[in-house]
Amino acid sequence: MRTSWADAVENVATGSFDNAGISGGTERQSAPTKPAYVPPHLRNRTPASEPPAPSLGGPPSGNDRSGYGGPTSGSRWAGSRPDFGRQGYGGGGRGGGGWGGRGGWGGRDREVNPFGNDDVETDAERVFNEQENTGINFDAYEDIPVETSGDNVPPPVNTFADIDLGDALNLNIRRCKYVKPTPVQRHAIPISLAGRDLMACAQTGSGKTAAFCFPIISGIMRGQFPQRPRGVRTVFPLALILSPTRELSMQIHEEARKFAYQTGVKVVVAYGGAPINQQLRELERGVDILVATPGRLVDLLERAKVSLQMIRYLALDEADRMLDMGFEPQIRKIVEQMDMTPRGERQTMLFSATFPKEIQRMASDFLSNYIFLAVGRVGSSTDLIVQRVEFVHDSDKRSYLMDLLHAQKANGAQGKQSLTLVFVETKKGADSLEHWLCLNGFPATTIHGDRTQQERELALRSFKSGNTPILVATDVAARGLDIPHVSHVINFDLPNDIDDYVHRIGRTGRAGKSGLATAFFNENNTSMARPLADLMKESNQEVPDWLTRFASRSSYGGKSRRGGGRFGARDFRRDSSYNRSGGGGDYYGGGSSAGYSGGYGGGYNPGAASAWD
Ligand SMILES: Nc1ncnc2c1ncn2[C@@H]1O[C@H](COP(=O)(O)OP(=O)(O)OP(=O)(O)O)[C@@H](O)[C@H]1O
Repeated sequence: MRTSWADAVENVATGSFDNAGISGGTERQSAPTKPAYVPPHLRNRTPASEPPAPSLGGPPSGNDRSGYGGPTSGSRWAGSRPDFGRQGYGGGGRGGGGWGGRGGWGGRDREVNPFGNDDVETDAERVFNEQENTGINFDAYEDIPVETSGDNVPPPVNTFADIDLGDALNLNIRRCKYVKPTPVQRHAIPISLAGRDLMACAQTGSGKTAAFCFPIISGIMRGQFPQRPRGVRTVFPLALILSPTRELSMQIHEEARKFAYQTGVKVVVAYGGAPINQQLRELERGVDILVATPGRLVDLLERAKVSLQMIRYLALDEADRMLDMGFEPQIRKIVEQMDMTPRGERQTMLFSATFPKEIQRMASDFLSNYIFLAVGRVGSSTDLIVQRVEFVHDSDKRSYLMDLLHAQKANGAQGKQSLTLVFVETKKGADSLEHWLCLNGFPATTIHGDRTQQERELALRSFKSGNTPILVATDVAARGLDIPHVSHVINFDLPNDIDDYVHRIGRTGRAGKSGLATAFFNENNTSMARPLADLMKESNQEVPDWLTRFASRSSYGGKSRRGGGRFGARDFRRDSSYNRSGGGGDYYGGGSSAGYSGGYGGGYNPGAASAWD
């Protein structure tokens, strides 16, 4: 049986903890003493050689992006500080020099502690100690198949201590209680730190956010960037992270702020539906990493409020969604038609749990000599999610749902610790089901594209807090959202695309927790029968006989975007058609997936040492 990386997290409770991740190296060091401010010209030296220096408490420079700790002269742009383009982050930087006497956040703006704890150092120590006692056992993840292709693939690491991310970032990793990197992090972080472009595919809930955030933050912390233009009301971020929904952008921003806390790297978010002026004010205070939805970013670019000419890192989360029909024109505009640093000069990282081949092909336009990484089969779901399919006619769906909810209630699976996410096809359907649930004594709320942003955020908060433990949603909530305690995902209406199903059910069974996914299937979903049965089989789920019969009758694919090949399971550059058509100019033919048996459903060959690790 294939094992998901998340399987072993279950073993937290068992105490079978391998503390290799925190033994030795930077992760084992004693609690940090408060470091002194590190002047930029000394930032590339080892911490031990860094002398203390006076704090940068100077007044804001007074220019349009002032306030982030310019030198005491008052002008952030004066002098030849190599990182001066970082819009005023005087302090921080590498080597843990993040919080001692920093001018930047200590001036007009104070960096809010995203961990919600004032006594952060004490807290960090406590967290670190807690981890030593209750750490996560990742050993059972070791047999998850990993495919990499591309030339000169940097080897994976086993612990965070194996990678030199910098003390300040390492401290935040411990604050986040991450003891050991997940498989996608083990592989993706060294690839990105080596400066390589990356197309990475890993299961939902497997830690992709950190996999792209850590190298970006670390790179900015220690990078030497040219001075950013001054005296204009345009901001010049160094990194751009794009995601398809507002809520996901907000979530990535929250995560990235935690990772970047006291590193001197400033993260700002911009998304639609919220007042643009507030976002502009935030941007003008300085930005290193901009997290954005495409629509709002295009708006900011057209108003010349943001320039992409200094971008060194570009990350597309849910990259396949970003490049499908809905978003592709906007993404092309942002990446190819504005002033974005060209590929090859920036580092581009694409992440998703699903990557249909035609999307991979399109994505390769944005990448240069990239490495393809697949942790688990592309588009697969984690084994931790128990998947059930019920045959339910449309007219019976509500009573079936009621049965499920009553059964849950009877089992005590309700409230804050046990949230239920119900996916429906239409916005109207969402409103009507929510109303009906409330009438029937099940507190519910809804999130979909017809609600105002305020209503959407309120709904999400109310769901997360358990005030309304049922959330009825359209696909706007299908991707990326990391909501603790979602124990049941119900596909009241199945999507038309198996990839959407994978993302929807992936809202449960995250980071080692188990989850349940129930789908209502009927004749209207015939095109989904085969991909669904295949996916379930692959994740070691019981496939009902009636679904197998539907599957054998239906032609493969339906509206699936997998391009006919079963689960588009690998780097599209390995396709003979790609090589024949001469489209492989960007592919250097290397690779470590020699175990590929080729052909339809060509599979993992765990026995081939060169293929998987
Ligand atoms: N090394 C780690 N140790 C423990 N927990 C981790 C680690 N890395 C990430 N996590 C946690 O795992 C959860 C899932 O991570 P994340 O949201 O990045 O998943 P994802 O792969 O992006 O999922 P999706 O495909 O649904 O977007 C988060 O709560 C995150 O804090």
